[in-house]
Amino acid sequence: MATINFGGVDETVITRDEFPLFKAQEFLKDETIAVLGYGVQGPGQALNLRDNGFNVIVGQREDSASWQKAVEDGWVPSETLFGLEEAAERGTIVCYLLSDAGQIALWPTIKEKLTPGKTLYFSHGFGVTFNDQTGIVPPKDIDVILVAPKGSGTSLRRLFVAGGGLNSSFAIFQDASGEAFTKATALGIGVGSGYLFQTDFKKEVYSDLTGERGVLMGALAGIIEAQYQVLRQRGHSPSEAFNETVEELTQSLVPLVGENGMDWMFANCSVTAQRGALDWKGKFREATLPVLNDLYDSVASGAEAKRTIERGSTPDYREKLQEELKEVRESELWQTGAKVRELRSNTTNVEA
Ligand SMILES: NC(=O)C1=CN([C@@H]2O[C@H](COP(=O)(O)OP(=O)(O)OC[C@H]3O[C@@H](n4cnc5c(N)ncnc54)[C@H](O)[C@@H]3O)[C@@H](O)[C@H]2O)C=CC1
Ligand SMILES: CC(=O)[C@](C)(O)C(=O)O
Ligand SMILES: [Mg+2]
Ligand SMILES: [Mg+2]
Repeated sequence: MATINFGGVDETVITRDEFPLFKAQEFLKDETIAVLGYGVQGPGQALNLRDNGFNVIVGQREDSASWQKAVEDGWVPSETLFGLEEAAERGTIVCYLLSDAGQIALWPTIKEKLTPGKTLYFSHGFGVTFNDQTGIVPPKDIDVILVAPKGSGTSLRRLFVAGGGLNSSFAIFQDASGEAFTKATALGIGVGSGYLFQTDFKKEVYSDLTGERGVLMGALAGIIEAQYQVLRQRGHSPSEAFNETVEELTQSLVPLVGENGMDWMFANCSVTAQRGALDWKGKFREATLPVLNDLYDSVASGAEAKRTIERGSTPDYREKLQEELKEVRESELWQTGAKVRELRSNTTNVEA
C-alpha cells in the first residue's frame, strides 16, 4: 500500500512495484481461476492471467461463437475450456464475467457451485448492489471480491501485450477467509492492472454506470451528434463537420490530453483556440451539470439497473440492439467517419 497525493487528496493505493507479480503468483499458486464468460472482459482477463502464469480455465456456453473464439485463443476443450457449470465446479476462484443480465440468468446454477472456501469474483458491483432486482445474494461462507478494470477488456489485453496496464478498482464485499484483501489485490495485479484503488461494490457500480452513460460514452456520443448537426445545418460539408468534431478529437487532441493533461492540449493549440475554450468550458459545464445530476440520481435509485435488466431480458434484445447500433453506424455522421478512416491509411504511406 502506498499513500499517494492525488491533487491534494491523500489516497492509499497499490502499485505493481509494491505488489509484484511473483508475490501474486505465490499467493494464488494453489488456486484454479475459472473465468466464466468469454465476451469482452473474459478474454482480456483470462489471457492476461494465463500469460502471467496462473492456473486458469475458461467456462463458456458450448454452442456459442465465443466458445470457438476461446478455442482459437488456445483454450483446450475438456482441459482448460468447459461448459459454464463444469468450470464453476472446477474453479476455486470463480470470476463471474458473464454479461450483467447473463449473471442473473445463471445465478441459480452457479450459486450451487460456490461451496465454502471458494471465492466469487466480479468486475462490476451491479449484481450484488442491486440484489433486490438481480437476486444475486452470495452464500455467507465464501469470499466475494471485485476487480474492475477501468476500460474495455479489449484495451486491457492490448495494453498488457504492449507492456502497460489499465488501472482497476478493487473491493471486498465478504471476507470469509480473512485473506480477501490480498486475494483481490493479487488478482488485480494478475489480470494486468496498472495501479489498484480501493472502492466498495456500491461506489463501483454508481461511478461506472455514471461514467459510461456520461462523459465516456453517452455524453460523448450525444455532444458529437449535436455539434455535427449544427455544422451541417449551417452549411458545412460532411468532411468539415466530421473532421472538426471527431477526427481531430480522436487523432490529435484527446491523445494530447492523455499524454499530459488538458492544459497541455490547450498549450499545443492556438491562443485563439485557448481563449475560446476557456471561455466556453464553463457554459458547457453549467449546461451539463443538471443532466449529470439527473443521471446520478437515476443510477442511485436503481432505475438504470431496472431498465438495463428489463430491456436486457426481452427475447429479441440482441436483435433490437443490433438495429440501434446499425442506425448509428449508417447515419451520415458515422458513414462519413468510415470514409475518413479509410482515407487515413492512404496518407500514412506517403513518403515525405
Ligand atoms: N465490456 C467491458 O470491457 C467491461 C465489462 N465489465 C463487466 O464485466 C462483466 C462482463 O462484461 P462483458 O465482458 O462486457 O460481457 P459480455 O456482454 O461480453 O458477455 C460475456 C459473456 O456472457 C455470456 N452470456 C450472456 N448471457 C448469457 C446467458 N443468459 N447465459 C449464459 N451466458 C451468457 C456471453 O456468451 C459472453 O460470453 C460485466 O459485469 C461487466 O459489467 C467491466 C469493465 C469493462
Ligand atoms: C469499458 C467499461 O469499463 C464500461 C464502459 O464501464 C463497460 O463496458 O461497462
Ligand atoms: Mg460499465
Ligand atoms: Mg467501466
